Amino acid sequence: MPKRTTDGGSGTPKRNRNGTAATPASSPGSKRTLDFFFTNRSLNNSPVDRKPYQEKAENGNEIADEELARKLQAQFDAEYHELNQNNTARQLVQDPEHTTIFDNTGVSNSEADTLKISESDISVAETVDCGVRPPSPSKEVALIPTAAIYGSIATIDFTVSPPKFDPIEHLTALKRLIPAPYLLLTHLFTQVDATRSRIKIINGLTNFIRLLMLLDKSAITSAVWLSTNSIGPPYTALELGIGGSILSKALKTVSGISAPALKSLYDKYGDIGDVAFEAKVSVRTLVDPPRLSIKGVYDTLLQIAVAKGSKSQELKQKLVEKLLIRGRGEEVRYLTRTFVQHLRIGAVRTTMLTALARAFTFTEYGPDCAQDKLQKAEEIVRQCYARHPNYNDIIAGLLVSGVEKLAESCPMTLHIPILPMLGSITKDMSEMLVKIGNEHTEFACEFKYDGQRAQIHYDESGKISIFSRHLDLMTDKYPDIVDVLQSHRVILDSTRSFILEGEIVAVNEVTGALGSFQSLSNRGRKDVQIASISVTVCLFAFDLMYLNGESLLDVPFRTRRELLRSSFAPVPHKFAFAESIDATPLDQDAISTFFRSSIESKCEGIMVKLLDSIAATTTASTRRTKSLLSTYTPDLRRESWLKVKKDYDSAADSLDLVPIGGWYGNGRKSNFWSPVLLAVRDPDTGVFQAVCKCMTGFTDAMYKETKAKYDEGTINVTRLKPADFETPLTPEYYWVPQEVWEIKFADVTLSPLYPAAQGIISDRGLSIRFPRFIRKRDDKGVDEASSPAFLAELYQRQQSRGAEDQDDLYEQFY
Ligand SMILES: Nc1ncnc2c1ncn2[C@@H]1O[C@H](COP(=O)(O)OP(=O)(O)OP(=O)(O)O)[C@@H](O)[C@H]1O
Repeated sequence: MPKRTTDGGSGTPKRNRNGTAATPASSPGSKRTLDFFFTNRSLNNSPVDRKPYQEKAENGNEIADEELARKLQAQFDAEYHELNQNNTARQLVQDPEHTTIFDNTGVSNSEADTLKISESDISVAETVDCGVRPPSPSKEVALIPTAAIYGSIATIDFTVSPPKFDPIEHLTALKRLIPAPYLLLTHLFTQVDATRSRIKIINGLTNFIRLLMLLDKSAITSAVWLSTNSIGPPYTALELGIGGSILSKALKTVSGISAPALKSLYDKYGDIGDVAFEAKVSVRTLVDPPRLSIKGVYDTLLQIAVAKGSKSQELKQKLVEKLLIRGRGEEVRYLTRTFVQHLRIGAVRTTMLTALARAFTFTEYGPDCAQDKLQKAEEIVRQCYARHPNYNDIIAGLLVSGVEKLAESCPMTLHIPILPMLGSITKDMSEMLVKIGNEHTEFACEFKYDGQRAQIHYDESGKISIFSRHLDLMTDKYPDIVDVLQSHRVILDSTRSFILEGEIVAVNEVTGALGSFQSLSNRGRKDVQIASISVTVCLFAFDLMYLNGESLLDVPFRTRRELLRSSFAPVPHKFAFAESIDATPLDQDAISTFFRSSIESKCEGIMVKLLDSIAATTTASTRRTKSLLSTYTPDLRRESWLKVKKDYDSAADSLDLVPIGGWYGNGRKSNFWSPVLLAVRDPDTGVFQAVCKCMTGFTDAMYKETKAKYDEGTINVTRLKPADFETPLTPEYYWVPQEVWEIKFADVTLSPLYPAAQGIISDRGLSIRFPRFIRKRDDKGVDEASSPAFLAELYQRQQSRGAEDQDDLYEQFY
């Protein structure tokens, strides 16, 4: 690659009359480069002692400059490399975005000397192919990443098994690339994108993190957020808010493409990332813009997310343009998919947590470490996430203490929601009695309220945070709950801090009669003012996970409930403990009566909760031996929490499905989407598997809302099937997955057509008959949609119910 020089500020290559790069008669360049090298801010905190090098440099004369520079640099590099292998040095090498060091053979470059290099300077500098060592007789002593170093990224195979991946070897090739370049991450994305193998995806992420741990630890968190298609934990409510209009304007500006050409590219490719790639690929710039770094991209996304106010749309567009201008090739594709939050590279939460656990374990114990060590590490990291779902803190904890002490370095923390414990379904009362243990097992039956689950945090300063089941912060939605808690009528004096869980339910303020879920959903969502509240609510507390500085997660439910009852005082129609009775399987009459009273009170049924852990018990009917824990297990669906719903005796449970496509309706519905293609989501791969078409249960308002959201020409729809969709049917448009719908149905059937849960029950997939839309599940994200395994479980449960029940079912529906 030809060398280019710059005049130090303008970015214009300086050339002599022959058109070749100018070389000055004298050679102060190397000397200045050395001075610069040794006064570089990024070296100030270096663990490598610069003094000996500096002294030698100062003793050098003009003539020996170049050789001296080379020698010193080589020594310095060797020392740096050794340190880097020990994970200690990471700021020594120049940052191509801020502190690129280059010298232009004596051309005045005062900006460079003060480290304030303009973007245009860097652009030119980065295209200088001066290599790690400058070729003689040039005076350039450049510490610039070369094209060759960037080129070496393409040779890395991240998806090989960890013992076959040597991060040191790659580090050697990449040593000048700090901060870690975005190209490295997009190279990983292309590799994991190209496979459906979960093992390869995990290997890819694991090896990538291993490499970053040596190359640039500060980029790990950014890389993890970018890979998981998010920019922060759900409770921070950080959203990019890059709509179709911002994106298409930015693409037009950056690529010069016309609106019709953009549309025809979209029609051709169907994926906005592919469109952007194609639009940008032919763009040639006189001067290559500076390369993107992983952290730089993430930080810019944060700026986009926090942009507020009247000018925010313009600012967002500018920032999007900035990234797109600097992106090259595959970077543009993945940047754009990131803008629309549809990266779909299979780096789902469980995969990412596994990769983090493995990367840190391999780095500590070597890539051949024992399998049980890995499994234990995975368990620790998963548990940590369930108690503290924030990658920033988890990665900081891992870096500080390693995996084994992660629970201490990243503990459960007030005002950071824990993932909710989940209940297992039962088909009816008798199945519940079998599942819960033997005839002596004591359990609590509680009303299963039909409202919104809430996790409430309270600290010693009196601060209150209320989180939804989906971990969204919704304190603003319930100022009346905050008010009743802060009035000190509910929280007893001895209660200084807590995390409690309960269901917020609409109630009649005067009688206390429970209202429906529908009436609760009529409340405002944000910044609700107490004076304007028309739907009054009561909080029915049912669990306590933290009290006065102590976690209660490992405490049995009986004790947690005692502590709950002794730490708070009920206030009529505002704060109550969940209605409950204690029972054993011998109290069937009492349980049935309680169940009926729950239905009469407009509840969905009952929750049955084990009071004390059972070491190992043999259930009477199945003769199965099992142990059951009555501790609070975040994010786990355990049989110590059982749901018995009123519908179970008559019809199947509902599914939480993701709408992934739509066809144009007929007649009255011709302007709307009907039917809609629905899918379950595989939590291990992030793939959406089609399960049925649904055209029943929608209100006119819902038709309108759906049409507006998934309108043609928006980035929410695409003609081409996204890679993470499995569907044999081709809807008019595929929809970008972004919401969850609760769907009722008559029964689950084996399907020769649909791929959902294929391979779990048989080599055929499963579908549902007579699907009916019930409601949108705003409290669930797509990653909490029903899984293929859950669908298969429903099928099996239904099979065991017997054929005669099926006839009843159809009658109920028709
Ligand atoms: N007493 C109670 N104990 C626990 N949960 C309760 C109680 N009363 C109401 N609930 C609600 O019941 C929900 C669990 O049942 P359900 O299957 O209806 O909800 P889901 O959100 O679809 O399922 P899941 O939460 O299990 O994924 C809880 O998330 C909670 O909101």
